[in-house]
Amino acid sequence: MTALNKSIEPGDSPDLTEERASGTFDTNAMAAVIYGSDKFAQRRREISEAISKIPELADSAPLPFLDRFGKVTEGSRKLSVILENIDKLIDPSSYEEGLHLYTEVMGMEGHPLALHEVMFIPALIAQASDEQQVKWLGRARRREIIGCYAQTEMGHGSNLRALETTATYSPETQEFILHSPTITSLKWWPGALGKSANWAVVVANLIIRDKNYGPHPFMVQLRDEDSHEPLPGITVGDIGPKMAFNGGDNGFLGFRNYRIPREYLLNRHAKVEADGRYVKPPHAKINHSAMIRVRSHMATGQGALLAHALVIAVRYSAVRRQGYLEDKSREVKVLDYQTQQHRLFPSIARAYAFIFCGFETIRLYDQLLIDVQNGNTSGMADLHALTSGLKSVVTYQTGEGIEQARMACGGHGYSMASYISEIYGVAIGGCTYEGENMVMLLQLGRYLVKSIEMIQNGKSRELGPMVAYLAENESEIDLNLGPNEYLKVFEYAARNQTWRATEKFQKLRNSGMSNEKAWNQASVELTRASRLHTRLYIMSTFINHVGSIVDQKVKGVLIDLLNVHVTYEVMDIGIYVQGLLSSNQMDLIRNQLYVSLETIRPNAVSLVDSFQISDMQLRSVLGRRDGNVYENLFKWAKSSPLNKTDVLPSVTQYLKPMMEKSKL
Ligand SMILES: CCCCCCCCCCCCCCCCCCC/C=C/C(=O)SCCNC(=O)CCNC(=O)[C@H](O)C(C)(C)COP(=O)(O)OP(=O)(O)OC[C@H]1O[C@@H](n2cnc3c(N)ncnc32)[C@H](O)[C@@H]1OP(=O)(O)O
Ligand SMILES: Cc1cc2nc3c(=O)[nH]c(=O)nc-3n(C[C@H](O)[C@H](O)[C@H](O)COP(=O)(O)OP(=O)(O)OC[C@H]3O[C@@H](n4cnc5c(N)ncnc54)[C@H](O)[C@@H]3O)c2cc1C
Repeated sequence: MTALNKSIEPGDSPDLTEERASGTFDTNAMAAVIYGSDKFAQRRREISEAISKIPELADSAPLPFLDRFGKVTEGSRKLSVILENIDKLIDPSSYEEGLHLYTEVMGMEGHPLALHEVMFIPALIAQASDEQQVKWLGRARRREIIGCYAQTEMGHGSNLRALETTATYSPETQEFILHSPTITSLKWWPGALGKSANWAVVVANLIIRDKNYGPHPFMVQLRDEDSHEPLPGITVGDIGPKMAFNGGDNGFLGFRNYRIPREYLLNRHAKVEADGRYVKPPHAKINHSAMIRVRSHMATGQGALLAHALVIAVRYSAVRRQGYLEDKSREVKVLDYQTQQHRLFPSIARAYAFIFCGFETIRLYDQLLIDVQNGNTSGMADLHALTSGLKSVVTYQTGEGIEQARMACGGHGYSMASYISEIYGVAIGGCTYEGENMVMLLQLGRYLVKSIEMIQNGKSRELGPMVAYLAENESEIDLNLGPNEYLKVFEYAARNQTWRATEKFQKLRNSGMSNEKAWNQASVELTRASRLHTRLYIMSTFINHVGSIVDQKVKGVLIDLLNVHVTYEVMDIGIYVQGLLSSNQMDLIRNQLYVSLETIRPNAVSLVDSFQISDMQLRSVLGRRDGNVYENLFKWAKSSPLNKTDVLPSVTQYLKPMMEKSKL
């Protein structure tokens, strides 16, 4: 059995051994559910095992002790070792295996190929014509070139229509002339742009004979492929340190009348003919597809980040002893406190829920990609609305959950030895990238308002399945509550809030206010509706997924976890269900939540073990699989560069003279 299994190994902390012994299910079977199949869960374990046999793949020092330069260099060093050994480690054609390899070895602090894999290649797949794919996709996949996705500008991110970078077509030379007219038009933020990428998918306004056709994607060479020097007409560099992702080189980019051939407009959907005639795409927003793809993957990605923090906090809470319950002869594991359980267990449920929900959105995206390639764009608006809400809710709740996990680790949670602050920094980046959360909630808000307008216009039958509940009416709930009754409570809350917000908007508009002003004045209420609608979707996919599980022991514990989820979520939205549930009913639900926390307690460590995140990947002293926290915390502190000498130069140079002077 591998070190990742539920198995108990000599030298493990007895506290964690006791926890693993109390688990009621096989963590390998649960991992198969989490990772979609037993085969892939097994492959992950094999890949981790193979990685552990190549010492050069290990971090050369704990990452928190490296400065920015050291982190960027370390990322490139490990990448070169990965690529030397790639055939021994993974099936290079498998995206999932690649993702696991990268996550384990490179960590989450960013590296030169992250955006190449996550956005550059997918943008080429979705937006380059067959001919263009022959030219560039193979080169990108073989990593002969490194790419990034350059859309955001210093002055413009959320509002794509205001981008300033232009790509003006010159029929005489059959070229596009890329230009950055102002400081605010500098591309700003793209990952890997600063120092690593030599090519980019650049989003710029297409101008033909003074007419602006809006943002379009262009394939642009930034650096010489031999010298890696920026090409003439290109200004490029790193934007400096960030809250996290400091192993990555997010960059800036400016163009001075930089020419590219006409064939470099990514033209699977929109084209410019030699004489300057514009051929429209089948859907106005088809150029947004790279963003939709990342948003579709964010629920699983964020679920995984939340899982990292919970593995650390739950394992640590099982070895950390502080204070007493009934037995005064030995301090109690902090995991036995109800407050600790209330802080952590609902987040475990959310991590599982996000991962399961993510499976569904990835499936919907993959289907949409096929449909669009076949000329059917009818599903785009639905998926745009769904993923806009989902990325916003999961990133926010993941951030909340990770921060609670940090606090649950007390003082040691604040140390970088826990690694939780790094996970937090990475996760909350997601609240901003791929569309700032409020902006995206309002995108879903538009969709919900339109759905209500359809009901008002007698077109309820035309509503899609995800919004059909808006036309229903629920006024009573049976309090023999099972998950499906909780779903009805959530439907009530989302429906009520969506109607209220829409009616507020309509009332303001009907009072003579402009559409924009009325929208703005209703926008907080609209974002509330979007969140409730999205949380309803997450809950319903969680319930459906658990319903489909075959292994009865695994299913049993997931039903317990689902009970934590539904009771916690309903308590959390209490204010929206006051018209439906009496205070007695709310008390009943609250008590059910406390009971489900106790029910899940014996399985808490096994539930986080099931994520099968290796020690290498976790990079946390507090979250070690063996639970031997204290001796390793001391070792970690001793490895601090500050402890290389007993007397620091800063002491000799400044503090000693100060103390000497004070003695006189
Ligand atoms: C060996 C193998 C190895 C493989 C392994 C690989 C492993 C690699 C591992 C690495 C892991 C590391 C992970 C690192 C992750 C970090 C990634 C971060 C990357 C970040 C990238 C970015 O942030 S890119 C930039 C993103 N920017 C945005 O998101 C901008 C947000 N704004 C918008 O999207 C838009 O402006 C808008 C949606 C807010 C509005 O649209 P628009 O500007 O067009 O406005 P309009 O008013 O004109 O249109 C509104 C109208 O259009 C509808 N609409 C909008 N978008 C869509 C759409 N996509 N589909 C359908 N419809 C759309 C909208 O609803 C409106 O409709 P109405 O009918 O009018 O209501
Ligand atoms: C870690 C990270 C990685 C990134 N990677 C990339 C990348 O690879 N490529 C790339 O192109 N970009 C990238 N970005 C940029 C990112 O996509 C943008 O920062 C993001 O889209 C938000 O845009 P903004 O910065 O302009 O925020 P702003 O729009 O300026 O947001 C500021 C505030 O204004 C509010 N606001 C804005 N518009 C509205 C509105 N219409 N209604 C109500 N409120 C509004 C927002 O809610 C927010 O509170 C990255 C960003 C980060 C943090």
